[in-house]
Amino acid sequence: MTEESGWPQTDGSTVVTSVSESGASEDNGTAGTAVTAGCAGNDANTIADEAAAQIERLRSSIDNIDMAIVAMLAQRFEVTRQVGQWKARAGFDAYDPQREDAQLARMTQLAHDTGLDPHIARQYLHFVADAAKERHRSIAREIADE
Ligand SMILES: C=C(O[C@@H]1C=C(C(=O)O)C=C[C@H]1O)C(=O)O
Repeated sequence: MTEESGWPQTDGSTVVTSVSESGASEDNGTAGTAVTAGCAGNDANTIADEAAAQIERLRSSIDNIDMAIVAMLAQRFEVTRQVGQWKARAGFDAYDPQREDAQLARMTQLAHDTGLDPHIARQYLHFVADAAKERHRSIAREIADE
């Protein structure tokens, strides 16, 4: 049996981020072994078919995760755009090192807690914060030109 889990949405739907086999997968394994017993060629085919099916299933999970990440990134850049407008109006610098230090510490901890390589979490933060600051500077130039 296949079990899906993911992120609940406000409309009651779920963004499926993980699909796992339960119980039935052991049955499938047994059936597969029985059918291909004693024939290396068939074994190879069965493994290739199983691998192709599993990869397709996992890739659909990857596609859902990527779509959720991109949708959330769009929201993040909308919020940082608003921060940029306020900074530009007030004449604040785009770069806030204290804020970024606090974010880095929180993301590094989260990475440890969730089993993600902390280097990836830090790369992510640098990437989005650098892009946000670039946009802040361009907003500041636009406001200065008005
Ligand atoms: C968005 C801001 O501006 C910059 C970008 C940040 C970010 O993308 O998280 C964090 C700090 C600032 O260097 C902010 O100050 O909140």
